[in-house]
Amino acid sequence: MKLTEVTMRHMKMQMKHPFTTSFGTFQTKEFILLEAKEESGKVGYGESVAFDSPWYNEETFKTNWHMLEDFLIPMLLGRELSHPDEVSELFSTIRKNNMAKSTIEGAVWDIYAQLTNQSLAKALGGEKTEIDVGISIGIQKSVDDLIEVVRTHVEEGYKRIKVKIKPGWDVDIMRTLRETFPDTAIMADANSAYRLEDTALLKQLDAFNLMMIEQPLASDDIIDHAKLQAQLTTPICLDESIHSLEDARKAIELGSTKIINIKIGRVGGLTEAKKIHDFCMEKGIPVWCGGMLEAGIGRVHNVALTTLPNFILPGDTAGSSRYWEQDIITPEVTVDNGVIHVPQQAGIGFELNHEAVEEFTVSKKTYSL
Ligand SMILES: O=C(O)CCC(=O)c1ccccc1C(=O)O
Ligand SMILES: [Mg+2]
Repeated sequence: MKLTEVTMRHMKMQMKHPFTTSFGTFQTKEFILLEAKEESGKVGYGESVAFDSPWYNEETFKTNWHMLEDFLIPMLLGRELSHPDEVSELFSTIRKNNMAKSTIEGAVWDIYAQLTNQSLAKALGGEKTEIDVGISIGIQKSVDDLIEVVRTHVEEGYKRIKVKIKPGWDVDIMRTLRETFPDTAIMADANSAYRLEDTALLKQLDAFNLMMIEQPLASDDIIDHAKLQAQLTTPICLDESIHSLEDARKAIELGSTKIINIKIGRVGGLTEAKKIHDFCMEKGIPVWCGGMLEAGIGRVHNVALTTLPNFILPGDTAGSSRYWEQDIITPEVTVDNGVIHVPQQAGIGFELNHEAVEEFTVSKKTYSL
């Protein structure tokens, strides 16, 4: 396998509804869509999940563009690869910038699946043919709005409802949700909005039988999370704090997390995501696939990864229409009563919608040998 040409597109898409977290609101999604050509003529795609502002982590689509253009694409163009696992090994000489690395690594996995004539899910070792899906709901203007949005998605069949919390939008709304939806699987995601001093407040959430609380404390912490977990009955799930298998090992060893949210971009690609999955399975730690408000390519990579056996809990892999009027793939990803049926064709099993891609392209650049 040898890449001969790579094209990066700066994409810009409007979300159907604004999405608000404890750190800010998303309305427009700017990202990189990467197309890699292999010497046989096969084409693979990757999507950068970095946002336009460094709120979730330090990367942005522009830092990703720089890393890809000046370092990562030159490292891969013309280089003979026998397996996609070699990509992360090559990139290990470059620190962090995981979302940039993951963008092109995903395209190499796509090409590898096509060349070996198997679905991306199969190539990763996944066997599920359908996956359970949850949905992540942003902070709303009022409690009534929140209840209506949650009701709509419960009725659509989503298998678990995650709601964003922040100081002032936490214990009361979770209590109301639990009272209104007594039998629904509910969890909260704080995106690092609290500190250890908030333990007494966070302990109040134990009364609501939540599946888990995601990333309550600092994005770079695993020590205080262990102290907090020792005082909570609700399991903590780490998101922002986990960038690698090593991070996962340390957090599990310390007792900082009982569940892990795996995001392909945050951990530097599918190879590392799979390693974390395998390690967690060995340790009896369930995982689920997080989301970054992806367009179609990122979304179908998430779906493929979720077919691995230890993705026991429903992920944030809602259908295309939850985010976009028009996605960039065809068919779009659809959720059928809380389930996505995983395509079995070679590669990602979806085509790019070239018309939509052109419509949302701000600029593009091609790099060749
Ligand atoms: O629906 C999705 O793609 C996941 C939405 C979500 O929760 C999220 C969205 C943007 C940034 C961070 C997060 C998160 O999981 O913390
Ligand atoms: Mg999260």
